[in-house]
Amino acid sequence: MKPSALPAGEARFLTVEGFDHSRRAHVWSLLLAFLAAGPPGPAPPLEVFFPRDRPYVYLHSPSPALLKALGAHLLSLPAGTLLPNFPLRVSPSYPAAKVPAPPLPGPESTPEPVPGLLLLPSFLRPSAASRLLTELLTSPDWGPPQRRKSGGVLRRKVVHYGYTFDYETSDILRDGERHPLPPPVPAGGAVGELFDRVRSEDFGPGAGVRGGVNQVTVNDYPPGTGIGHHVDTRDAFDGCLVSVSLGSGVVMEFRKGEERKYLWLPPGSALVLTGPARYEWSHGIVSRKTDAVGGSQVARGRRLSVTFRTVISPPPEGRALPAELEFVRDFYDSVARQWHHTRGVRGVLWPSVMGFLGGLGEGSLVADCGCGDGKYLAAATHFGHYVVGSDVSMELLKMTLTGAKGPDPIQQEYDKGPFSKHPEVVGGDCLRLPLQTGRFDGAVCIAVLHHLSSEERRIGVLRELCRIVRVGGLVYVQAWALEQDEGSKRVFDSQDVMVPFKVQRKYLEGDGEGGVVGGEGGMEEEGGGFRFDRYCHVYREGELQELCGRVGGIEVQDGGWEAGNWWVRIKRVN
Ligand SMILES: O=C(O)CCC(=O)C(=O)O
Ligand SMILES: [Fe+2]
Repeated sequence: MKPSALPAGEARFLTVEGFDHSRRAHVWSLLLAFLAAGPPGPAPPLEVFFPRDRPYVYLHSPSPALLKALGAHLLSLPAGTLLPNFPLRVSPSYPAAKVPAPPLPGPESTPEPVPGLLLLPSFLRPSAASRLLTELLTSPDWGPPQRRKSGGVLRRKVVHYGYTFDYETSDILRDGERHPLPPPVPAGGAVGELFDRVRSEDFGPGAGVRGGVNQVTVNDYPPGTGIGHHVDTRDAFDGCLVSVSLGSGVVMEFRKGEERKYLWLPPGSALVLTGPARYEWSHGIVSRKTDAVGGSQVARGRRLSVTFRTVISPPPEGRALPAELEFVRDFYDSVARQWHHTRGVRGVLWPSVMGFLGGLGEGSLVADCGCGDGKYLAAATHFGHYVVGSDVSMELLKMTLTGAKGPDPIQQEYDKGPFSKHPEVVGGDCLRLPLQTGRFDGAVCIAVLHHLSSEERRIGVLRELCRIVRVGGLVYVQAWALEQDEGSKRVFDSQDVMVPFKVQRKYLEGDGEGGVVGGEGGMEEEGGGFRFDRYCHVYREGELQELCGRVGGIEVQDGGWEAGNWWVRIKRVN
């Protein structure tokens, strides 16, 4: 993952990662030593900017030569120069390149079309297109300008029907109580007729009949404006998008890695994106005054597009069942302090988890979903990874901030460093992880899946874990086994069980900081302390593999039994 050399080009900024903010002084001394070793005479200016509490630094200089030499020098330093096991990573930022004029496309499609893209050039007759355009331009539904994620407002105007798409969060607003519902998709009129037609038209293999379409977005682009490159939000919309062009035509650009394709969308055309064109290629419209079409430059006029999409309904299992709320969430919130004392502080790390983490390439981005008190955060950083923990119990997450102070040498090393004071942790439910799709190299989910109270929810968690890793990324899942060995203090006589946990009074009341936190789910006073019950579904042999078989797009690579738990290693294959 670590580049051995900077890519060619004149960088304006370098971002350097691979240390933590307690080592700023060391970073300064590295930079000063580098400047002192340079040629005699005044060195070109170098600006150094440490964002607050972040483990990276931005370096800026008007001299590209200085940045290039500095970048090469930093890259040549051995791993561990600033932080044990950590290589320094250097990423250059280049000045925005001038947008090259797109090659002249044919009017209908590129010579090598994007797979999964279908263009129907004369989807609407000119008379139908102009009736639709007039209806939209005079519609009372245009709302105020939309705010975008990066700040500011969109230059194009937008109307949504059916569901509102929120450009700040790149998601659909589903909650009619907090957000005013958008107008329903019009029945009748030119928009309604088009909606009915899109819902009944067969768009061919991969797209089929779009009967489930339930959301319409109308974009009004002033001449010369475009839309930034994007893939329509995967978690909000299904696998087929249909966009009808009105008014002016435009060249749309498609990108996949370094590849570029350009497509002229004539007025009255319908563009259908499925499969790779929908998911693997991004699409966008460059802001420019003219487009190259059929050998000449055509001035861009005002263009409207009407996009039809299907909002994926939130999974029915998205809401926690009462048993899980009381006997899992409240349980962990209530017992967090003693849990930490008997788990994180003891610092017992399972060999199969360590094997998984050690097998990921150094510098991997790893998610620990259901990280609890953060027992494995130290292990992940020990292997040179970047790790983000998430858990539904905020009380357990708070324990990650106190440091585990366990006897495990890896944990102790970690506790000395400032990462333990600033772990990257986030509150979140493992059925809707607040983590980006396809972003992680690996994910672990340890002792979580046995707390989900229905098969749909268990499969939902597996899907979420596979969603956040990239194609080729690996997921490790471990959960309690029905089959316990002879010496185990647990004997399960059924798969759905309540497992008691004893909490001493001092952890609940003790020093004034304690107190019962969160709920008091399932608490009973017992023998000078309290007994809390937690709900568990313990897995029989092969059950994890069966659930994985229903996820799709993944491959179970390995699995086994370890100390009363079943585990599987999964690879995301598409
Ligand atoms: O204007 C278009 O044809 C495409 C609009 C689009 O990509 C979108 O709204 O996601
Ligand atoms: Fe789009």
